[in-house]
Amino acid sequence: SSQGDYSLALAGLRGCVSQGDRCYVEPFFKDVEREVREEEDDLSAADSVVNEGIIFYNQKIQPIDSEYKEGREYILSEFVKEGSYGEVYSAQDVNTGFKFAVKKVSQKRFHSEEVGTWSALRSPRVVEFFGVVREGPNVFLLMSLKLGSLSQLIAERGRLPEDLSLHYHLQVLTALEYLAKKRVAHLDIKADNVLLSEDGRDTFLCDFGHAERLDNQGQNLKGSETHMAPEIVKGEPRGAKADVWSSCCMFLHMLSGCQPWTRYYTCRLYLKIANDPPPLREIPPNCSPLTSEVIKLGLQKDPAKRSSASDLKEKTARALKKGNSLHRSLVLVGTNLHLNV
Ligand SMILES: Oc1ccc(F)cc1Nc1nc(-c2ccncc2)cs1
Repeated sequence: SSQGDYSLALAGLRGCVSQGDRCYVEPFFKDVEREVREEEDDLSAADSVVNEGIIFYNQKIQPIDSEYKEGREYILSEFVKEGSYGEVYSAQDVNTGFKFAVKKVSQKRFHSEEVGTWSALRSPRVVEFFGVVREGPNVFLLMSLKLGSLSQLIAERGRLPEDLSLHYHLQVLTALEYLAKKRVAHLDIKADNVLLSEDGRDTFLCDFGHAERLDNQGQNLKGSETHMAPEIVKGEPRGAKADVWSSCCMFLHMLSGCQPWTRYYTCRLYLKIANDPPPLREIPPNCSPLTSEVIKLGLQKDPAKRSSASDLKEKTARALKKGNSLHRSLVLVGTNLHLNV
């Protein structure tokens, strides 16, 4: 393929990949999902291990003779963290030395939605998806490696300054605005899935393991309990507004250092989230009125009354501007952002 478009870099590819705007590669991954399940019974196939996939980023990630095998073309190194449905490692391409992140998903838990939704997204606020390779009973998802996550920063700092929290919340709302335009719901917005740039100024949404396309109103429960929106726990149709609720739960997590509900309840939270008023009592008292207003609008229990990502983004930007002390916090986070990955 010519320079700049996404070439089908591995043998046996059936995905549709187009230049420019990324099409969904759903058809290919639905097959993989089915085939992997079929292969599950016949493990004798394991010795002639199937190796196929789609690599979007083949300047730095280079299959050799149309194969890209773990332990041969690329090496997994230290374990980074538990992602949704699989472990995340840092990895290096043997040929080019390029470092990236890999999530290894077992055959039982591969969700083609993670690739089908993510491969169609391209935004500075969404971590770049490099490709996916199936190797026998496992599927490996490749993405750009980031130093650390927002959850690590909150754990290290206890809580974040209000203006830095507003800055990160604004960036996540920008990502959600883009996802809503692409008709994708992430459904697991939380600090674990928001990665940071080296200087701590930029955030990147990752882990689309729970993501869904918005045109099909899936009913199965997804995402992390503390950040689940009322319509999700009640199994009602949900859309982009569920991500807005979760982003405000994450905003509370940044401001107070604790995930919402966890200081008041140790039991399963589904019923509390469905029946209790929104956790507005967890807004720190020293927050500015504009910041409190953003959280109140994002934690409306009725999704129809809840602000959209776009509306909430405008209000968040105003709250940030009014505070006008962001530069100090960014210098602070930049200098001592020594997250251990
Ligand atoms: O869904 C995925 C598909 C492919 C990946 F390589 C990773 C993930 N999921 C996550 N990755 C991280 C992470 C990555 C890199 N550095 C710190 C954290 C946190 S959740």
